Amino acid sequence: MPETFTYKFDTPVYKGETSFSTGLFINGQFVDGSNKTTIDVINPTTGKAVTKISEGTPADVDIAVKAAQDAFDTVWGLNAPGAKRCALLNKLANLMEDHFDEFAALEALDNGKTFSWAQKADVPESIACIKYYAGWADKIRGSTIETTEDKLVYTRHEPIGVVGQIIPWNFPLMMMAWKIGPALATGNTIILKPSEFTPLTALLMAKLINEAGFPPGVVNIVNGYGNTVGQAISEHMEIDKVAFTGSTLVGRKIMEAAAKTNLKNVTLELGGKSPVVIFDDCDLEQAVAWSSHGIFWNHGQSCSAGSRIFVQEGVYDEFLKRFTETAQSLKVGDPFSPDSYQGPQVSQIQYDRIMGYIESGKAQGATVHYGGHRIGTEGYFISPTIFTNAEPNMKIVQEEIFGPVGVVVKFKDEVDAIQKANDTSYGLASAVFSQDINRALTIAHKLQAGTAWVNCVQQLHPNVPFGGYKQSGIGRELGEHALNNYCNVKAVHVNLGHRQ
Ligand SMILES: NC(=O)C1=CN([C@@H]2O[C@H](COP(=O)(O)OP(=O)(O)OC[C@H]3O[C@@H](n4cnc5c(N)ncnc54)[C@H](O)[C@@H]3O)[C@@H](O)[C@H]2O)C=CC1
Ligand code: BAL
Repeated sequence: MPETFTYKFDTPVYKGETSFSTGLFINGQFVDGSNKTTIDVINPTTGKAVTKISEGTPADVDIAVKAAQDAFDTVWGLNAPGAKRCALLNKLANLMEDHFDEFAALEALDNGKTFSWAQKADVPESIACIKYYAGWADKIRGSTIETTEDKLVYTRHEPIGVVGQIIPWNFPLMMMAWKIGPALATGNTIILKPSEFTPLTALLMAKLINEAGFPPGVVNIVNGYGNTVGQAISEHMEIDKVAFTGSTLVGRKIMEAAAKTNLKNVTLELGGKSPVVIFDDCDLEQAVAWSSHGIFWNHGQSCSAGSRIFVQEGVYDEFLKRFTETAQSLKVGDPFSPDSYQGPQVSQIQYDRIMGYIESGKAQGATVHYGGHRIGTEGYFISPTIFTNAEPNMKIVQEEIFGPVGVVVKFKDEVDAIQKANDTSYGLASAVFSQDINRALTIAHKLQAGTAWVNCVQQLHPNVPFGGYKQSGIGRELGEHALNNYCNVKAVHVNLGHRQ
């Protein structure tokens, strides 16, 4: 039997208790992994383990797929009317609301993000996402298509079946909501693998999924590592679709695994190196505030972080001065402290990776204008960091750092700005700051990215599609678009009298 994780939070911002099983969640039951091994869950604030979770294996993926297929064939899929799927999703959202602060506290403990930002963003946006897709569950529809008078043709949007979902550690609850919301609304059953670094909120969700009354097998959660459980999902012959959020490197592996096995449908939400373009005619105070949020929010661990900041010559010096002052003012510390803006990076691996990028920037000749160092002696804290004097071919300009590290670069005019901003293999998000709406929209349209923010950064909404151009991904999450990721479209031709 897997252990129960019980934890008392006694912090300045939250006092309360949480309790849930640390097992795999298969067919509505919490179970040990087939090898009976476990994975330590590390608190990034201290670097110490807070609990262990059961480790899944490819054999456990097989068991979960069987449960998901049985549920799809009997109680879910075409057997569960939209109104039922809607009611269950709404029930789940209500239960999430009942556990609102507990979710925020778990994210802070497990990921290191601040409790206050988890309260402001992760938890409410996850609940909003589940509610949004609850609203779609009874509105999935095809259309009739005009052909000839002796034929009736219509389409049906049918669930794909058993879908695999592999999620990362930067927004553990939110990425789960983005994945399960549209998949359940359209009637699919799920095998979800949380990140091995941040499994706790997914396990609390499992408990609530049972409480909400979802039939066993509709949602299955197999904890584990990427190269075992993640790979088994990508290669599985009975999984017809896989949705992934994470690195471009792993995105490629998943596509390759799908191509080599059953050609499963693949959607990918991958990395980014998003440009923020600031013109002389911007509202400078706002441009500074948003740019700071764009790169330093969530400790820079966001695929849409505005990590390349291009500033026009006339305002460059003043922008850099104010941007640096803002970075200096950000309190880095305990995620449960009421005034912390930034907590630790998620893991030792991420800490080392980010510090490696900072060293490479220095070695390649860029200037650390601010920060660039560790904070404290325990946990994985890194100072907000600003690089200047960076050249386009440097690693810190080209590669996703996924940490609180921004590069500020000067540009001359619109042509120069667009050339520099689009000089990347990524294309997830972008932003432009100008008080001239014609200029702002012209630039927004020329930026090669799935999202263009005008006079803001890092805005996400469940109703609005999100996804990448170029090597930032395939497909769109959120909004009505995400429903298409989880439906097969069937065309039905009905003969009304046409004779051979
Ligand atoms: N787009 C995004 O939101 C994210 C991007 N990243 C990027 O990836 C970099 C590395 O972070 P990682 O944690 O190593 O990301 P990752 O891409 O390795 O991990 C994301 C998920 O994929 C799983 N995974 C790993 N290898 C797999 C495989 N062979 N087959 C199937 N699933 C697999 C992991 O277990 C995790 O659940 C970050 O520095 C950042 O640049 C990381 C997390 C989220
Ligand atoms: N990957 C989802 C949103 C973000 O990282 O910005």
